[in-house]
Amino acid sequence: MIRLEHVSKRYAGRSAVEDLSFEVGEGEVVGFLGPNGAGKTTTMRIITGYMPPSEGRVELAGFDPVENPTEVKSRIGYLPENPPVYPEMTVLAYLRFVSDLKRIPRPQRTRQVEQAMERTDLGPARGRLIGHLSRGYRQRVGLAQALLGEPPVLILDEPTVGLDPQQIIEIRQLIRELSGAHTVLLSSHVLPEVQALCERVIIINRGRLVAEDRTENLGHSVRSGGRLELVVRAGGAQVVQRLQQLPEVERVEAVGEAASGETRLRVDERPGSDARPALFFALAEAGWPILELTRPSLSLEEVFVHLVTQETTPEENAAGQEGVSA
Ligand SMILES: Nc1ncnc2c1ncn2[C@@H]1O[C@H](COP(=O)(O)OP(=O)(O)OP(=O)(O)O)[C@@H](O)[C@H]1O
Repeated sequence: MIRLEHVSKRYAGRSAVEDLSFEVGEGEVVGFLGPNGAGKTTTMRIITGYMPPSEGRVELAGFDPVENPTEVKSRIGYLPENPPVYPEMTVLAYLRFVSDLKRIPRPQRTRQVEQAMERTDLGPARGRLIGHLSRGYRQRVGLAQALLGEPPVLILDEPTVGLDPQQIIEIRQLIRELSGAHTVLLSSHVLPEVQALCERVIIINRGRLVAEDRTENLGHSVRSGGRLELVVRAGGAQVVQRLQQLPEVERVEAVGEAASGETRLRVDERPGSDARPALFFALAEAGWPILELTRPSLSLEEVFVHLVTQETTPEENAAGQEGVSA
């Protein structure tokens, strides 16, 4: 549904997006993640046809936003980071105004405006001035205008930024409800939001793609040497000493007592090796049964920090991390 091929964007010679390629399939809900200034808004503006790329090609439902802006705009509902507000307009007047801009035929206009208000729970606020609405309600208005024209694709730029916790829950619920019928690309630097809403995640940093995977797989894919957690029926000191001698093992740490006489261990493997067979044989030989053996995956937040810190200098990194919220 959305395809980017080697897209780059430069502002006055400075690169904001660099050789970015990815695809979003029909019906997918994809999180677009990156620290502040990574290039998320720029990429979304290029996809929606609000600005052309400096290089590369975008396709949306088979149309190029530069060559066929009208075809593309009619298929996209865009919630910009700062939706334009018309404080002096009522909700209803504003949505009618947007329907005109989107050239929705008159006979469908009333139905579509009513439906957009219903889906975003704006009915009771229809006659209120936008300037008098809370930020959460204004965000609903932004979503409602994105839904007008019944576009198959929704591009949502930081949809919950600046909202209070209750409003965040409501907007997320709304996005969840909308996601069934739409292809959604949602940018965020709020990791739990992406985890809660998106089946796949694309992570960019400094305008470049740094990771792309199903949300639940990202934790497995980034660690070079793996980590294992074990519970062994043995005393901590002896077992640590024995396992530390294995060539596949980089580091062993006793992290607690699971029960009396049982030790919980964290084992870091040497990069590129799988220490599980060696652990099994060494512990069996010593007569220490393994009661549990797991390979915990990293949280999305750990993955994000790992990827972003790998790519940036310490000073840039300190600045970039301000954008990460748990
Ligand atoms: N109109 C512009 N003119 C010049 N530079 C710009 C312009 N818009 C964005 N940039 C720069 O391009 C880079 C990417 O910005 P962009 O807004 O796309 O990032 P972002 O990931 O959306 O960040 P944020 O989460 O802070 O919105 C940044 O370095 C930014 O300063």
